Amino acid sequence: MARRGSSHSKVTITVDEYSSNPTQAFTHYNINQSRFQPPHVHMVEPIPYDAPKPAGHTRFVCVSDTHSRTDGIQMPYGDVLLHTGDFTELGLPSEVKKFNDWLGSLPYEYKVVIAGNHELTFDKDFMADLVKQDYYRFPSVSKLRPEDFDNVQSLLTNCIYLQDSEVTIKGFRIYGAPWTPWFNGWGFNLPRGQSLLDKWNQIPEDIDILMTHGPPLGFRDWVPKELQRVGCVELLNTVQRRVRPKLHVYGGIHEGYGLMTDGYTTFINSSTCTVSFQPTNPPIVFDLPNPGSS
Ligand SMILES: Nc1nc2c(ncn2[C@@H]2O[C@H](COP(=O)(O)O)[C@@H](O)[C@H]2O)c(=O)[nH]1
Ligand SMILES: [Mn+2]
Ligand SMILES: [Mn+2]
Repeated sequence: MARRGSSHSKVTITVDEYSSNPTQAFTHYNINQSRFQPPHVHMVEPIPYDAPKPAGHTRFVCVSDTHSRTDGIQMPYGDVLLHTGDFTELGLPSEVKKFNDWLGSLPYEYKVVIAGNHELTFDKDFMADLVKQDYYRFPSVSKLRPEDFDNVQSLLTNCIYLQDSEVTIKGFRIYGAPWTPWFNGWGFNLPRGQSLLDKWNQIPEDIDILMTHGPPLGFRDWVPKELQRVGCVELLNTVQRRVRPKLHVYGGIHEGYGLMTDGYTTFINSSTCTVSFQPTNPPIVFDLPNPGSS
């Protein structure tokens, strides 16, 4: 699961023996390692919007899974907006333009965005396969000409778009990745295990804020209608044993909206839409001390 190399202290994550069954993984690690138990692991109350920002801090505003339903979302004060994917329903260029216009109307100094499984046109491999496979599944996407979506990322002029890449903002190293465990064959879906681990292995150490579309195992990843945990086991091991960011932000599982901590990393599932795709979960704000300030 995690090995420390001999010459340097770099930790290597390997595929977990419970990788393919996150519900079983959760039960096993909870019983045998108390891995998801208090006092370290617990829920966190969100900061009220009117709480003053402490001196020497940056305020992050987290949203996710807005699914082209941004009208009416009340956006709080903050410095940096983080959107962790599913900003559209299908990744149609018209939806991306509308989302970009919304971003342009917001006052934050920086806006950082990743894609989710609904941003089909952002996933080049998915689009290449679409014509060969299930033409009628996404008719409006299949109708697009390559020139309509080849540069779809360039429509996001009002934010920094991350895809297996990082940016440093106000001294914070922020890394973003769109991948989620395979579920119904959407964009950026990969099998659990080595395929996803290969993506997580691209995340550098010393990242302060990790943005993914989906949750890690055990932290706001419960799907009540199926009585299942669906978070990625390799993502959890990568976050807790190798990267150790101060903040891990995601969405993906709309029912998991809320905050938790493991005593070191704060985990925020900021899904704006509920499971019935109503955009009623408020944006979550989080303050972090600026790097280098004491
Ligand atoms: N059992 C699983 N359910 C999942 C998974 N990923 C998503 N979901 C469910 O769908 C909704 C909406 O997700 P979206 O990507 O279509 O916006 C989510 O809230 C879950 O209820 C999964 O991997 N396994
Ligand atoms: Mn979603
Ligand atoms: Mn999603």
